[in-house]
Amino acid sequence: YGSTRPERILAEVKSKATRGDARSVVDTIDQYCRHQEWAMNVGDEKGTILDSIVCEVKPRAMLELGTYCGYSAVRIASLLPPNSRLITMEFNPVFAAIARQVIAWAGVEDKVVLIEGPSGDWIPKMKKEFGLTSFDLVFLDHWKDCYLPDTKLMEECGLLRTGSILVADNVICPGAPDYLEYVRGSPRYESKYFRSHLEYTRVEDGIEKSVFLG
Ligand SMILES: O=C(NC/C=C/[C@H]1O[C@@H](n2cnc3cncnc32)[C@H](O)[C@@H]1O)c1cc([N+](=O)[O-])cc(O)c1O
Ligand SMILES: [Mg+2]
Repeated sequence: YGSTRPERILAEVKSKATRGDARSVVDTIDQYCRHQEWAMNVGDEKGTILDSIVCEVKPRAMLELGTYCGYSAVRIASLLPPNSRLITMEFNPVFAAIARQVIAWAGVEDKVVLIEGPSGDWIPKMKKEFGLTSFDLVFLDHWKDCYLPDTKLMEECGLLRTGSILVADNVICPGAPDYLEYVRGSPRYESKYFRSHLEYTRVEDGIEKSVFLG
């Protein structure tokens, strides 16, 4: 029977990455996806941009939309200060099951809460369910046509405060044109584009960092 790509990525992590070492999990996935089989992880090049923003913001409460195999959840969690928490949402149960194992192998499970379900359903429940006031940092990396509706939903649900930062992957490739137009055109955001490349390729892509001004 054929395994899925996420299953092959997990197998690679279990056979090559050092248990409890988040960096080695990140590097193992990057090596595999660069040389064996492409996968839609934010990757090493854009990952460095994401790292610098996480280190700058030092978020106490961070949200990720679109866990996939858990690559960016591990990457982010390895940089979080003590008693900070990454909540990551994934609605595909197969991907969520793989991501849980990747996160556990990396030894960051105490910093990551993986919610299995659609962001549209869960965003309105976040405050109550997690006793949250707002997110300091949000990483958008799920379906590109969900970036804008979910951003508006987070605004409506009061999950963004003055200074909250949105970081969006793939604003060029595959692209999120309606989201880009919104954050760049709205007086409620200060937006900045970090030019890079689509993971593991020479294709142009980039990350958009947008500060919510309230
Ligand atoms: O399509 C891309 N990403 C979509 C990512 C989707 C992931 O987020 C989950 N999801 C979706 N809506 C959700 C709502 N709620 C929860 N999980 C959700 C999906 O189950 C999947 O695990 C992509 C594509 C390329 N590419 O080159 O083609 C490159 C990239 O870096 C990408 O991120
Ligand atoms: Mg992406």
